[in-house]
Amino acid sequence: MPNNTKFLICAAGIFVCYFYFGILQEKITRGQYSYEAVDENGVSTKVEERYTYALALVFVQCFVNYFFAKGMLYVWPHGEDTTPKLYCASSALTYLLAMVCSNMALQWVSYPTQVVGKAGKPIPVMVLGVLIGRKSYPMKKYFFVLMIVIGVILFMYKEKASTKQSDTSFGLGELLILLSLTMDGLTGAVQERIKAEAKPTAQQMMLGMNSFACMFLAVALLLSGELIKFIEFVSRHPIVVTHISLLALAGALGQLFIFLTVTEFGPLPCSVITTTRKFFTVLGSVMLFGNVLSARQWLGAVTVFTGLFLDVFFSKGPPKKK
Ligand SMILES: Nc1ncnc2c1ncn2[C@@H]1O[C@H](COP(=O)(O)OP(=O)(O)O)[C@@H](O)[C@H]1O
Repeated sequence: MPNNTKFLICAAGIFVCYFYFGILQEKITRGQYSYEAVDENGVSTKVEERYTYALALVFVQCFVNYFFAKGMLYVWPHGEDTTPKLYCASSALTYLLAMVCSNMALQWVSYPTQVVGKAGKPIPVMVLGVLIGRKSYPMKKYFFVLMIVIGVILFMYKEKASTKQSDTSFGLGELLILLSLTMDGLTGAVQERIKAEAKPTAQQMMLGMNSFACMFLAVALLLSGELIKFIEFVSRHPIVVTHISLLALAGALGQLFIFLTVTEFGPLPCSVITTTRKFFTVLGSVMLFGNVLSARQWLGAVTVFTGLFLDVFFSKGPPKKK
């Protein structure tokens, strides 16, 4: 299959799966769940609560991802995976910390704020890919990627109508987003090395990373006591099981496309796809609902398209001699 076709299929797969994934993620983590609590005197009161179990949510995702990859390798066996275990373990740790931090951030910041923050992902992936992942890029590539990121953020950033003190200050939520971005960068860097040194297939990389991630998370769930609280929450609100199962399924299929992109094209193109996906989702909804773009959003959209165009056509450096 030609490379361009492969790239477009991967991008389309990521777009579709994570579109659905995003809707469910917002529903689970930002929704209010209410139930009737009965005290010792038999008086019942309505209690509202939020879902706050980031470790458990990520564990379910990694668990389903693991079995998804395992199933595919069972049906279509691949050759031996020679990825050093240390690489698998370290990328699994940073990958799950990235997810846990960005899910935890949602307890303090709104979903759009988190999405805008995480739109910066290609930058740490690129910088740490060079510093740790032994990649190198022509100078103009940095510029094009920066253009895309700035454009996406310009486009999606929303000024608040009423700015409360807590909304403008830099708090725990923002810190968690920064931490998550750093972890994303480290994950990409280790994946660069894995790609260069062991060349596993997408399914093998998916299996390797998720198996370690499951082990780490199982320990964390038990030690933190979150497992019990999560089970109690789920028994109060069984609807969460449906949402989490659908989220995990959409995530697993989406992750297959992610790993196909990472193993075939690298973590940086992958993060550019996932970031522009967020932009296209918002652009799509603006067009669908006939909303008017502000001047800043126009500027953002033009910047994204220019950055993407330049990146696609001009970022190849001079061909490297082996
Ligand atoms: N390089 C990668 N390696 C493994 N999984 C990844 C990678 N990039 C993204 N993912 C998976 O795809 C999910 C969605 O990624 P993305 O769309 O960038 O959103 P987020 O802002 O939550 O990171 C992540 O939570 C992670 O599970």
